[in-house]
Amino acid sequence: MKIALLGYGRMGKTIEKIAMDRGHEIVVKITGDIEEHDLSKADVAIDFSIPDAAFKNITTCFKNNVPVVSGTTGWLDDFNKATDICKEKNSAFIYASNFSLGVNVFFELNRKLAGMMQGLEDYSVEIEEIHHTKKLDAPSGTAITLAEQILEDNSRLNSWKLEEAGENELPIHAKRIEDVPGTHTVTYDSTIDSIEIKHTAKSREGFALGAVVAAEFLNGKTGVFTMKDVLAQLFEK
Ligand SMILES: NC(=O)C1=CN([C@@H]2O[C@H](COP(=O)(O)OP(=O)(O)OC[C@H]3O[C@@H](n4cnc5c(N)ncnc54)[C@H](O)[C@@H]3O)[C@@H](O)[C@H]2O)C=CC1
Ligand SMILES: O=C(O)C1=N[C@H](C(=O)O)C[C@H](O)C1
Repeated sequence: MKIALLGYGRMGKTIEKIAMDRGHEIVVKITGDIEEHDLSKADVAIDFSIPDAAFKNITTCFKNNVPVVSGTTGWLDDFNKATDICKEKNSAFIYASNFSLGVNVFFELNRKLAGMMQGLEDYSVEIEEIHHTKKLDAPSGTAITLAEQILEDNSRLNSWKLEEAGENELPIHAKRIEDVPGTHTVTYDSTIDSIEIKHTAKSREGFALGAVVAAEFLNGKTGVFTMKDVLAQLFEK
């Protein structure tokens, strides 16, 4: 496939390497205004840019008939507007707060655990995320997804509000340490014991591989998809 990279920083460069290893070609690299670039040669765009640019980057691609894989975090207030434009233009889109296949297994574990903890009133739950000091957004997109899953699946917590102080909060602790690629921990704690699930990324390669696999999945499709759709197709094989 011919790929446009929207953002050519830590992730863009890692994606370039993995995409080329899998036989793809990078035809455009964008680090500024997307309107100054010719997207006509691209079969798909992979967006790992910055929160302020993501919506314009993604929707410009849809308007140019280029499907988009987006991993940029911190822009989701405009997510529904983006999916509306995708549908209107008959294009294809997949967004994930985390493209790592391991994290997507971790998401399933988190859902399952949240369901099992339902009704166990003695436990409080909290999330910790640790990332490198260059990260622009906090809490991480992955931590927000984990919290949303817990709130969705656990009626005891349904009245709890994300990031809101008070007795019923679901705290997300965001830590920034040197070069950490991304570590997420969900902890349920009581006076008797604690239960913890944790995912530790050892590099950015897992995120990049998942994004390239998602781009391969989008080829020839129209519609709005998630990593669940990608994994379902992978496991079918
Ligand atoms: N969903 C996932 O699996 C993952 C998501 N991320 C997210 O990806 C994003 C990028 O992360 P990094 O590569 O670490 O950041 P980075 O800061 O290394 O790279 C961002 C790039 O965007 C470029 N940029 C600035 N303005 C732009 C514009 N208007 N259009 C296109 N590009 C522009 C910058 O020049 C830079 O090359 C962040 O939002 C991060 O949270 C990061 C890792 C995994
Ligand atoms: O900015 C990063 O680096 C990462 N961002 C994503 C997030 O916000 O969850 C995913 C990953 O943890 C790395």
